[in-house]
Amino acid sequence: MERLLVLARHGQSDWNKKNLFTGWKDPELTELGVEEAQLGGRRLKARGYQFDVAFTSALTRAQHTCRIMLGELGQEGLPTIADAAINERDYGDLAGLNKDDARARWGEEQVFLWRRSYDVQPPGGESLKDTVARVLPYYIREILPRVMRGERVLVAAHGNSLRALMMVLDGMTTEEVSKLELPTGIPFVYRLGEDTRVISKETIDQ
Ligand SMILES: O=C(O)[C@@H](CO)OP(=O)(O)O
Repeated sequence: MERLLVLARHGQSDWNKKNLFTGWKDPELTELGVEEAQLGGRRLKARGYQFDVAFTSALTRAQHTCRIMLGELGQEGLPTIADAAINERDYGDLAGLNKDDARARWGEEQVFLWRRSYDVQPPGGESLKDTVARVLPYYIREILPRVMRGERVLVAAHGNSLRALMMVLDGMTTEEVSKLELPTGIPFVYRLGEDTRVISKETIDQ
């Protein structure tokens, strides 16, 4: 039996383009972001992928990406579950600030720790560790059982909520995950074994 899980970060958002910390704020996709989502969907379609259910976050950019990808796959009406459990990491007080301005104000190293360390929380926000603690139980409770039943699952979510999930799926160390950068709109195809572990991972970038 096939156990298929496809993870995709949303296409470029307006605040990605403007270089602003976004977190739980809710900007739309840019024109480029729409095109990235279309391309991701088309590439999945070209490889013959189809899905039984989709998961997305409570945020517009991920939901829109999900809809666009399903449209390209000819699966517009697919049952889609939207849940804040897979929202972006909450950036707290940094949300809305420019990332270069933040580096000028607090220094390169501090901003790196807020953005890419495992357990340093941005002021008033979530560390990646906190994000793992939010995303992983949802994955285990809602997503994994469907994959294990043979449902083909698409997840359209966010840079850090997916880094949190991939850290666990790929068995990365905190050091390794600090270097993981997820491209926008690119699907990652996972196949799981009977024991729920990852058998293979493929990046669909062409
Ligand atoms: O601003 C954000 O919410 C995220 C993703 O765009 O940024 P970062 O690259 O710092 O994790």
